[in-house]
Amino acid sequence: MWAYHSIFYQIYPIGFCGAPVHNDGQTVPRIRKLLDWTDYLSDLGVDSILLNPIFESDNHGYDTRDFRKLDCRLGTNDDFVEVCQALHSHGIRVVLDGVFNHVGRGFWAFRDVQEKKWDSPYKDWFYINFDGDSGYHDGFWYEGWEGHYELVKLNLQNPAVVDYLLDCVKYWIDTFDIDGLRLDVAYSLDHNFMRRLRSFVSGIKPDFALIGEVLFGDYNQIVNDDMLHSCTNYECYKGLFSSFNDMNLFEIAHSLNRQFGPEQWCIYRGKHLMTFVDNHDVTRIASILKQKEHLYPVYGTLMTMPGIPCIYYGSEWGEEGMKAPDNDYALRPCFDAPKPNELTSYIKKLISFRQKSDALCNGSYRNVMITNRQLIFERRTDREQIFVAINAEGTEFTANHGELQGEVRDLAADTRFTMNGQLTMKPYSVQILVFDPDSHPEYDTVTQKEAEQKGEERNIECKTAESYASSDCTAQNTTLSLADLTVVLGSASPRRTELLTQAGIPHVVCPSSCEEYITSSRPEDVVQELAEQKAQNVYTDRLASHPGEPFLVIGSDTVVSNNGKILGKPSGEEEARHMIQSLQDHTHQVYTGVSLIFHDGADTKTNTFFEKSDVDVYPMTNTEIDSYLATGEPYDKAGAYGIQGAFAIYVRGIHGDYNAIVGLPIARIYQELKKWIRF
Ligand SMILES: Cc1cn([C@H]2C[C@H](O)[C@@H](COP(=O)(O)OP(=O)(O)OP(=O)(O)O)O2)c(=O)[nH]c1=O
Repeated sequence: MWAYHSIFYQIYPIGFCGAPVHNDGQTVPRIRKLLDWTDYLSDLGVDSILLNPIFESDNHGYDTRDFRKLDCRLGTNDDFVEVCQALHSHGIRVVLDGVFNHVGRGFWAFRDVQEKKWDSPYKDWFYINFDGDSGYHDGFWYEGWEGHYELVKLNLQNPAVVDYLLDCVKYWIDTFDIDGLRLDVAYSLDHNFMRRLRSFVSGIKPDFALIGEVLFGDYNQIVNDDMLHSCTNYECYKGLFSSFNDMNLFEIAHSLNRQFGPEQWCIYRGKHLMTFVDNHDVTRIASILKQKEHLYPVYGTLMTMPGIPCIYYGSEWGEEGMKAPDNDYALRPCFDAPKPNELTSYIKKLISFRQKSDALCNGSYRNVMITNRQLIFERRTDREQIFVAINAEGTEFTANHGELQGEVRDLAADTRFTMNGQLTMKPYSVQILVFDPDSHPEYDTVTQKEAEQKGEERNIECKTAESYASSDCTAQNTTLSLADLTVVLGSASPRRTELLTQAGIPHVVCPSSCEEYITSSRPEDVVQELAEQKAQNVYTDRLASHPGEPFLVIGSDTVVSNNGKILGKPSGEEEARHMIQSLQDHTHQVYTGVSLIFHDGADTKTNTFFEKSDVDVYPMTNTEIDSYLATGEPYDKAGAYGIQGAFAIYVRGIHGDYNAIVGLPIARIYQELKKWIRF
């Protein structure tokens, strides 16, 4: 389906063309204004246009009078034929807003009922009760859409209505050669109607796209092989802006993982939902964001996450517009001409990258590293692997993560470098890092052209990246010594405190208060994810309470992995007994993740890693298990045992770091810290 690889541009024509908000009956060919915008749209790189209602209506377009006629405020059908031809000749497909749930009071069939009442052949096209009366005193009651009586609900269970609407759709395809429909309030539409529509349009134009307007709920109910190809992803719309406003990228990372993540349970894997940062119904992104600088990373995220991105006209140059309580006029303005600026150029670049990228259009989604203010995710197909690195913070950030390895090409900066476990992220930035860059010549034309324009600037960036990649990350040049900063242990575990003390690292204990949640199932990912969550939570609090002061946060988490099952702390005696029974007489693994966050008073660096140890346990009798349970040791420990306590007599051997099993790989921590701090 072409729409899955497309980038949409959405226009609300009545507003865009400056038409009166109430139908004045005057025919003015305002829709021809689109002819003046086609060059701009094709230069921007969008390849589909979504037009909100254009058919003859009472007022705003969602109150249709005539499904076969262009609204006179916009011109004639012939004008629109020309517009569609021009758009098609620029390689831009046309998708129209199909409003099938309800019509306006001026709809011809409803007027017939108003006139002839029960004698009208159209009385069953609506939900009418001749025993009542409407607020408009029609002499009968009818169902309005969600209590809006200017919108008359259509009876989509009446075959005559369905036949009529399908016939109209055929007329639009035959006359204007339209390429798809956005189904208004698809969540309210009769499912059988959507099934009929899908098989009908597939029969006359096999690649005709159907995209539903859906707010929340289970999108699978209507996005499936029998109904719609796609629907609006309001869940991620909300996640996007609120993640940046709350400086909590966990929100969008969680939504994206829930929808498209690697696990079988992730709900929309393989689906292409329409993604957006605003539209004709909601406050514009430039008005809803608390920090304008976030416009860049917000669009960077939109253009790299799974879905079909849709840009709302004017927002590509940061136009503002607040939703009013009683009307949407401010969201639907008229612009004399496009007003492209730096943001527009940035979006144009993103569009170009996305269109060339198999991974960004079709790839799987996986969270690699999440902090409150940074997110690195992977998009991947058999042909291409990309890491997208987002920094929502206004300061540079150095991410440290075991997966940040290998040669990559940063598409936006047009640089190549080798990652050695680290990545420097500029303030408010999104980096699109393509692995194995030599096998992706598709990006060469853009980068070559841009390289010529950028000249010196590019050289500087390349040098920075190269010197960064080859630099020896030891602390020789740093000025901070351990004594200059406060070490904050973000853990309530007494063993971790003991181990730090044993290593001669003075510290304060400040356990994290965040709710822990897991998005992965591999033990090494789980412990790193939880360690990061704990460390980030403590870091955020410390930064706020001790501004400008240097400090280091240590977050950690330990789990036991036994035959593929992750064991945390037991919830009670029964679970503890089960755990120990399952561990006796064989080898299991203990994983401890550590997240270090170092703030030198100005900049922040993180480093997250894990250690894995094998622990082999002797066979245990039930009496031995009972007597170990009676020690009370198991209840605050992962896997229900403490190697450092009474359980020691059952441990046949270990392979790995003993201290990591107890809760903190202190030797590795020291080695990592030496890169940042003088001891
Ligand atoms: C396997 C094993 C775990 N443990 C402990 C280490 C951890 O303290 C605990 C695992 O739980 P964690 O959730 O890692 O840590 P915690 O709850 O004690 O502290 P916080 O969440 O505040 O960081 O199990 C041992 O003490 N000995 C062992 O042999």
